[in-house]
Amino acid sequence: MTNMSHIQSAPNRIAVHKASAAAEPLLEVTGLSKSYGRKQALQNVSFTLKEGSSFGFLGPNGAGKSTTMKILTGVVKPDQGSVKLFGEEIDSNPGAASRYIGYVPQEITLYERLSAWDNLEFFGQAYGVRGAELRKRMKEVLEQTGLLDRAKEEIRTFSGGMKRRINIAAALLHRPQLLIMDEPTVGIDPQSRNHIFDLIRGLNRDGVTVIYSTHYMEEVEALCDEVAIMDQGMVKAQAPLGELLGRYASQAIYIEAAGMPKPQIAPGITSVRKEGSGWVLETEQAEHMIKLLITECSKHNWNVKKLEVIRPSLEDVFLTVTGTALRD
Ligand SMILES: Nc1ncnc2c1ncn2[C@@H]1O[C@H](COP(=O)(O)OP(=O)(O)OP(=O)(O)O)[C@@H](O)[C@H]1O
Repeated sequence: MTNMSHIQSAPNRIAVHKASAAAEPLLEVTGLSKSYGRKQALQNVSFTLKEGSSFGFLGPNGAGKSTTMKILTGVVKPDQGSVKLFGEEIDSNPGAASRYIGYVPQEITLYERLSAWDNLEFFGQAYGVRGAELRKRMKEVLEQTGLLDRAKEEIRTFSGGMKRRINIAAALLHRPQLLIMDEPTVGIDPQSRNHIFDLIRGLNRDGVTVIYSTHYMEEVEALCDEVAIMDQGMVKAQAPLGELLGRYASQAIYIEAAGMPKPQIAPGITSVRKEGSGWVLETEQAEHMIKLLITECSKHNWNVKKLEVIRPSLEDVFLTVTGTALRD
């Protein structure tokens, strides 16, 4: 029954020792490999997740993000490797982790002919939330997702974005400490996207750790403090966002000036390339270079039309780390 995948996805409970949380990473993933027939979806995937972080899993379609998320939530078994939650192997205790993990799969898993309220009641009970606590949580998650006023309406009358928000609400009923979301904004309206972003930021502020899988770089830049870059079944890099930008992408200056010839590579400039009617100069000393360029332009009477600093972006990081642009 496909609608059950929320529940099937979450491993059963294990005794997770919260006391060890300070010493252990929340999640430690080591050497995951997975093949579907001859297709190797994952090759030796490893990463760690700190409690309280907002972790972006960035990669193109087919990179292996969903397979990784499904392994973390117990839907798919890896061929090799381990997943530890607070230092404890999830696999060794098949009861586990559902208390800690909320999973929002890529596919919408709701009953179309039931109301939002009835869907939430169903999923809440399946997660073991009951009675007055369940009713309280249903109201809270409907408020959090901005859909309290639509609670009694059937899901089939909802837009794709609203369905997605109810899907997220269902994964929150049991107050998970780790929320895993697999491409939650694909194909939805901007209003729902904003609701989802606000929700994630709010949850994160309240201490919920979030894993957010996406192929949209701007979403990772807007939401995440830690990033894993995934391509062709491998994690190519993992670091805090600022560190990745500093390590794999350099600052640059764009200059467009009438009469200006190609700038020479000089100390402080690592590369020069043509872009449109101007030049892009990669440099670690943007301020200093801007002053030099202004002096040179005024000395030679090159009329400056545009001069700006280009911030390093995840796009540059992705290109450096994988050798390809992030394609849709
Ligand atoms: N059940 C399956 N059977 C066969 N191949 C699969 C299966 N699930 C995934 N794959 C393949 O494994 C690779 C990784 O897929 P996965 O869904 O994990 O990637 P993804 O990064 O989540 O991409 P997408 O956003 O398209 O889901 C792809 O080549 C995909 O076609």
